[in-house]
Amino acid sequence: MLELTGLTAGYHGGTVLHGLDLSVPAGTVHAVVGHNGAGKTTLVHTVAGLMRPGSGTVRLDGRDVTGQPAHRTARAGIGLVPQGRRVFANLSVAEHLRLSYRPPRRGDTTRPSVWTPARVLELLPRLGERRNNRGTDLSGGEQQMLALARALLGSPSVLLLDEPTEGLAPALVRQVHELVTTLADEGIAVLLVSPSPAQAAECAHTLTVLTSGRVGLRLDGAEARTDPTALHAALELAPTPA
Ligand SMILES: Nc1ncnc2c1ncn2[C@@H]1O[C@H](COP(=O)(O)OP(=O)(O)OP(=O)(O)O)[C@@H](O)[C@H]1O
Repeated sequence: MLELTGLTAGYHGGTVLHGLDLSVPAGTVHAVVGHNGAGKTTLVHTVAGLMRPGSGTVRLDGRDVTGQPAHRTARAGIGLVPQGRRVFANLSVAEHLRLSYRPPRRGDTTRPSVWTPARVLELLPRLGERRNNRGTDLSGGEQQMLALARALLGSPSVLLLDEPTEGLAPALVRQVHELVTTLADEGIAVLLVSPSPAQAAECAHTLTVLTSGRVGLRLDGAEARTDPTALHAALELAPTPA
């Protein structure tokens, strides 16, 4: 369970997140949508420990991890799939997997499941076929799978996915959402940042519309799927033609 309370963050004295409350129970997907500049990446970076919050708390299964640096939050069980994937150009898929593998400490029973490179390749067989290819030789979809694989190899309790479907073809977008659902079914708490409310609603249990760093709207995923009117209104989108 990821719990954010009163989270405030920003840059150079300016505030981007204004006292955000948000929770992601284990085994669920909480999607955060919002326009460019709403603060979605700032939120992810603050939770992952890449930025320090001005105030508020970040709790992982009840443990306070607020303001801890990224290597500590990763060790505590927060996995990050960053926007833009950030795979290493000159490392092969196999090298990425080997270097990213961080089994939980002995006796740590908090993780929903333990991910080894072999298990990750069962979930993402395409990476096995490309195991000797370098980062730059991979397609966008393959790079996205590799970024996800790297995060899974820390056996996370929480996964932060920052626009994982950016630039992917519709069939791959569906595949990413199916993977997200599979991972939540495993017991992982997934925070999914998406620029597309329709895509996010496909797999989210809960949706938050972030509006200038505040909760503009929060609604149930099933509600958003059956009647997206409120979601569209919060994002000031034109209704989709019937
Ligand atoms: N490194 C930075 N230094 C200063 N301001 C920043 C920095 N990164 C982001 N900002 C500003 O913070 C605000 C929120 O940006 P953020 O990247 O969190 O938004 P976002 O919702 O993720 O948008 P996008 O969909 O474009 O990625 C924007 O006004 C942005 O210009």
